[in-house]
Amino acid sequence: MTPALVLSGQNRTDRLPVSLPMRLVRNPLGLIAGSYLFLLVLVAAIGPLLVSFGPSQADISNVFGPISAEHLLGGDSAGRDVLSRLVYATSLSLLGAAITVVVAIAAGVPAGLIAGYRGGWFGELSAWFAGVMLSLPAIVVLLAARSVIGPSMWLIMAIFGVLISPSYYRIVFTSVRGVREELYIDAARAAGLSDLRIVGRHVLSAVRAPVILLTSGIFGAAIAIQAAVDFLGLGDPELPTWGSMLSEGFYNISRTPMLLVWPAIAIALTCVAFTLFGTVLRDELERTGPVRSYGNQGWTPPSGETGAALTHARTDQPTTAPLLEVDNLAVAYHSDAGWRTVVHDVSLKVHPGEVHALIGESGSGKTQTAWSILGLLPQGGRVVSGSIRFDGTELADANDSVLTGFRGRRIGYVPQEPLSNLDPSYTVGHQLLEPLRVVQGLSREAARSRSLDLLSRVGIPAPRRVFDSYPHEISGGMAQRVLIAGAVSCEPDLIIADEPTTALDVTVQAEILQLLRDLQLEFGTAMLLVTHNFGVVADIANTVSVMKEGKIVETGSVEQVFAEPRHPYTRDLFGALLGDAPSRGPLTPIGKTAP
Ligand SMILES: Nc1ncnc2c1ncn2[C@@H]1O[C@H](COP(=O)(O)OP(=O)(O)OP(=O)(O)O)[C@@H](O)[C@H]1O
Repeated sequence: MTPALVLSGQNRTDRLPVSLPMRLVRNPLGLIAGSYLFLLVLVAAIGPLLVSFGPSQADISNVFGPISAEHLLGGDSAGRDVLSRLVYATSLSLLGAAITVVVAIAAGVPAGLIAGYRGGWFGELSAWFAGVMLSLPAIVVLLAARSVIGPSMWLIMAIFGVLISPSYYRIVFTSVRGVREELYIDAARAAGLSDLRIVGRHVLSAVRAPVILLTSGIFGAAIAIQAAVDFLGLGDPELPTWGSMLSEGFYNISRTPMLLVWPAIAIALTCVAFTLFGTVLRDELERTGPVRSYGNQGWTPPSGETGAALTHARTDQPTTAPLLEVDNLAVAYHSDAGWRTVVHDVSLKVHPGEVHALIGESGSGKTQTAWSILGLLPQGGRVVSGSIRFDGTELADANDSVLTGFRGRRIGYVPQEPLSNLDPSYTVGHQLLEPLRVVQGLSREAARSRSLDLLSRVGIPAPRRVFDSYPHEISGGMAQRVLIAGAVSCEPDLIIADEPTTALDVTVQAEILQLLRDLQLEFGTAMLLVTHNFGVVADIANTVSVMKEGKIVETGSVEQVFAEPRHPYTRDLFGALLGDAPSRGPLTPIGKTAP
């Protein structure tokens, strides 16, 4: 069988992840906006050294002077060179906007981090303060400040920074709140990392993107506010800024309209460039890359154990065509250190109505195999070789819209961690309704009644109460039943269940297995079941494939593999199960004698 991807992958234009500056340059908007801003900063930095006239150097013969070789943009009402003033104004306007941004970040970001991470009295006080600040009309406060402190552009811009800092506070607060409850933050705490380190390492990355986007908008807003203050004649008359040039142009619009055009173009282009660049930068920083990319440049099959899996000759071979057929699948992750292959040479078939179990120790590649079929490999993961055919359609090199046509429609998924797979912000009912309405196009009422039926079908005793509950109000076993209800809601042909009972206690495990078995029989659904538990395999599966270090080493019917395990690794796995040794008896309570 030709591995579809090895052939098609060579012709793909997908590239490996490249550095951030390169990604920005490759993005046309990033390139245009970035080049403009680079030029602007260059003009601001070295422009004043290059122009021939000072910003206030008046020449009576150049009053409203025309464009000439000496004065490339002509002269203004006082005979000053417009180009020179524009260049000096670029430095001052950018510096003024930078002051606003620095002050706003310095005040808003740390406050948002502390309030979001720690909460407590600081959180309440700062939230109140931010609310008050946001309710103040910035321009009115600036005008009042101007009358008290005088025409200092720097102070006005710093005050504007303070006024706008609650925007940073709010956005950082919300982002930090979002990650604060994540398990990896708890794990970092449990590992003894200091709060400062956790914030620096884990939390800052979550606030990076919104802060960048906001900064680009605030830079533009600061330039506009500064221009407005100067335009109203309230700025420092000594300093040439785009706003003061705009004001002068406006007063002389009938005489020399171009005096208005130059600063207006500079302000407009700069605001647009900052916003565009911020958006592109945010997108590139957050870009997870195509979830599923087919590029395999530089990947080579791993050396080491090769050869086909030990396959038991089946006497009960299904006669129907396989629903799912995976051939020579290889999955690898790319990082700066190169490729790391986590699944290789995996071939398996799942027939309609069959339960095929993938078993192996932790890290053997079971989940990666399952996620490849769903097209849900995490960032950096790629199907680098092989083919995945579902009911005749090749999924290995399918684009996301093809995969979306199968996921949640013909292929259901039951994940490992039930509670982490339900969105805490929505009720269980909402999360069940949404796919039924969007995927199956049911009306709200029909979807509601079907959801309640499903909840009852998966053994939830009070479906209405669970329907209206939030995930934190239900137990893990209940949440797993909800997810199973969601997976079967579209009556899929195949369910991929990734260790569906691992996170549950033993009694609930048995109930969930029974439920899966019943549903599988009722709907005739095929199932690819990922597990590391032979008890689960014996309980529910028809076929089992044993995985070791990313490869299937043995495959056959459950009866065959249990009766006659051939691969030493399979025998080791069986050997690791509890044997027939007598039980140790009850534990002795501390300080008491065992009965
Ligand atoms: N995002 C990732 N980046 C790099 N390597 C990864 C990533 N996710 C998983 N791996 C690697 O892929 C290998 C297979 O992982 P996989 O999750 O498939 O194991 P598993 O057999 O399902 O184990 P478990 O039972 O613990 O879930 C592991 O060695 C793991 O380190």
